[in-house]
Amino acid sequence: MPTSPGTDAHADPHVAAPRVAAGMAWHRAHHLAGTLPHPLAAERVPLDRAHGRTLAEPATSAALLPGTDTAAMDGYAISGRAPWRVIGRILAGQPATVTLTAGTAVEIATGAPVPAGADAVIPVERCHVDGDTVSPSETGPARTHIRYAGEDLRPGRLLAPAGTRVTAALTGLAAHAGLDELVVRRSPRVWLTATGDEIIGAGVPAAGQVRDALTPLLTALLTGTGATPAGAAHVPDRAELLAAALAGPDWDVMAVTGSSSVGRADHLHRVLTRAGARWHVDGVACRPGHPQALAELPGGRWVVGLPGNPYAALVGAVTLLRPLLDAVQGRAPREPLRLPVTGKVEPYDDGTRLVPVHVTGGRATVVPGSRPASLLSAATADALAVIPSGWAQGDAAELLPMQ
Ligand SMILES: Nc1nc2c(c(=O)[nH]1)N[C@H]1C(S)=C(S)[C@@H](COP(=O)(O)OP(=O)(O)OC[C@H]3O[C@@H](n4cnc5c(N)ncnc54)[C@H](O)[C@@H]3O)O[C@H]1N2
Ligand code: MOO
Repeated sequence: MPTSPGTDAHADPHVAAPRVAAGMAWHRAHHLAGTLPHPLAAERVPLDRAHGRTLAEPATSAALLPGTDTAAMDGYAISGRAPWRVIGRILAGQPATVTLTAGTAVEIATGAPVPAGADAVIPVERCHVDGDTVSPSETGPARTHIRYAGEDLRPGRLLAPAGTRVTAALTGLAAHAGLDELVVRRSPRVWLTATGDEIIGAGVPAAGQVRDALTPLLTALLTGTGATPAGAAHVPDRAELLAAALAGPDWDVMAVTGSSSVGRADHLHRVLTRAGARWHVDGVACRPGHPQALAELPGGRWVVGLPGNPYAALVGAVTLLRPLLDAVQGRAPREPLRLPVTGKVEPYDDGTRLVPVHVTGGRATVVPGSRPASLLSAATADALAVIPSGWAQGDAAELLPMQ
């Protein structure tokens, strides 16, 4: 539950310390972000724009597949007992105009329609051909090598249920099944606001400057969920500038970095509270990434507050932002992978620690040296392991994949 919803606790940031000391249990915060938001509206899009989006309605086949009995091998469609007299040839795309009677065959290509009267297709490498007569050169398994009409799909057959992310394979299947469009959730437009007087957007920072690591990190992470970057801004540490950014149009979700703690320059809480935000998460009992927040503005827009320390921000992004973006796209929370974890970890007695891990051979190994302000260890990690307070060496832990 919110710990500081619109109270005076944020009037002076330096009296807000209790919020920082406690914090919601990591699993609860993660669960809320993935289940509270309503999905965005549905829209019908052409197949070439559907990849990565999420089905708002079940996708069902429009086609019978195959549309007719079809040869599964290059060879001869035969009728009755051998030998067979070859009376024609059918290639893919041509109609099967002949009817086979016992003792006859047609040369046939994979994908061509099998003529009426055919019992089987014999692969060419199992045939002996002598002039216009064909006979089996060897006995193979008793298979007809015919794909029967409708054996793959029939009109109305479910291809994938609502809530499915459209993969490359589903895009291909939808096309194969005769669909030109899919009904998907609108892609959330995500605005990124990086706060901090010290932040610069390009080049090598001078003394006192810090290169913005988080706008590129979050852009990559959000596009990976199917969300759309709506824009990004560097906002100096002034409450009115942050308020103006929040008032901007054309976004569904905003991630604000570097304004989440209790310093004099950390304005996010006061600005959001003044804007009438409802706090769902306000501090999470995890290390790093404790000062993260999830708030809902009137009208249903969502704001995720992330710490400025880059690894802590990554932790917050996979804890709150990624599940939120899944949820607004109508996807159920991801099923966590659990694997045994080994390596140097100092469990956090009062909550959860998140550590970068490499995953190989069914085990996760801690990437050493992770620190809240550095992405160096996380950069090559496959996942973040969610380490509970009572964790012991080799215990299984949930893994949050980096992809
Ligand atoms: N008195 C307390 N101070 C702090 C606490 C606390 O509980 N009590 N928590 C600490 C923790 S934990 C974190 S994390 C940080 C979070 O602070 P903010 O989210 O307000 O972020 P800043 O103070 O602005 O910046 C922290 C750090 O990160 C650098 N930064 C900021 N933005 C970026 C960016 N886009 N790319 C790269 N680096 C960035 C910034 O320069 C600072 O070095 O608060 C602690 N303090
Ligand atoms: O979120 Mo902070 O130190 O835990 O980086």
